[in-house]
Amino acid sequence: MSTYRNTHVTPSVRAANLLKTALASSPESVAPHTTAVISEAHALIAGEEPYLENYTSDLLVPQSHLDGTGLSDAEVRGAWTSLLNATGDTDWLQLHADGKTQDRLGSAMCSGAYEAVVLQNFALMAKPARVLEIGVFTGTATLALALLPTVQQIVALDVEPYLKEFCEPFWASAGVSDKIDFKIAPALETLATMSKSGCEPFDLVFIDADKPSYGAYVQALLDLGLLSEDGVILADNTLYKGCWVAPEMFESTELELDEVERKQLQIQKEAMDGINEFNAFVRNHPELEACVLPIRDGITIIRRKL
Ligand SMILES: C[S@@+](CC[C@H](N)C(=O)[O-])C[C@H]1O[C@@H](n2cnc3c(N)ncnc32)[C@H](O)[C@@H]1O
Repeated sequence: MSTYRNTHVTPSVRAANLLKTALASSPESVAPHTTAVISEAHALIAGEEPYLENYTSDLLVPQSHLDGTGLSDAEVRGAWTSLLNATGDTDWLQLHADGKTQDRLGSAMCSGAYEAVVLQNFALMAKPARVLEIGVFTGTATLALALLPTVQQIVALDVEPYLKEFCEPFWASAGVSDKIDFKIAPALETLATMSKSGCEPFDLVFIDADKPSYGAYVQALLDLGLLSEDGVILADNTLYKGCWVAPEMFESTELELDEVERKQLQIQKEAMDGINEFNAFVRNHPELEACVLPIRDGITIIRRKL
């Protein structure tokens, strides 16, 4: 049983929080009908993600993986649950304070159990042999994709050296280490290095790193010949917290924020702007087709024009 709880903010989580605030603060003078309407809207929006999660299967653990590794289904699921729990239980702020991570990471960065199954289903349709993940964090998506029978290799890119130490024991317990090549450096540098060394192109790419660089990642994949002819790119967080409606706090100069909070808000604002720019970039790209899906914080499927 996983104790991990997703703490991410998606457009629907943000909307649910706003409606909750409206309910809590609605004065006596508001007509009961209006309160009932807000209450129903809140129940709809707040209940959607739990409903989706309830009726989506658990992690897909193919029999072929068990046969190939000699592990039992319970052992693989045990490794998966331990990874999710460790992601949620780790004191990421303390690790940053201790100098173990360069940036402030947090469990909300994890794409989580539901999205892992979504990604597995996309991959079962695309049948990729070579997968690239840009932005790994605790490697849950990496593990989920590595379990699939067509996947021969996942090249996983992140900037944080500590994450290698964190992820690898869980990948080993799940029997997927042999398929994963974890490279630590800024992703654009690694892409250039891989291209120079004659790296084979990838069939499936999952982009989930720093949001302002998404466009540069897609263009680099095309320019460096790292996307196979029928390759599919999945870009995560393309509805970033409802990026089409900037919260007022991002604009306000009156909030009393300490330096760290101010920096975090600035990062979020840059991410929102970056995602808005990225969505326009892909939609207007002469070589690409895009399909934005409202899954969790948004996933865009990108492929070459037919
Ligand atoms: C949202 S998390 C990735 C989540 C992960 N894909 C998952 O499915 O749970 C973003 C990650 O991108 C990494 N990152 C940020 N900037 C990067 C860069 N320039 N190059 C490579 N990784 C980067 C961060 O260290 C962080 O681990």
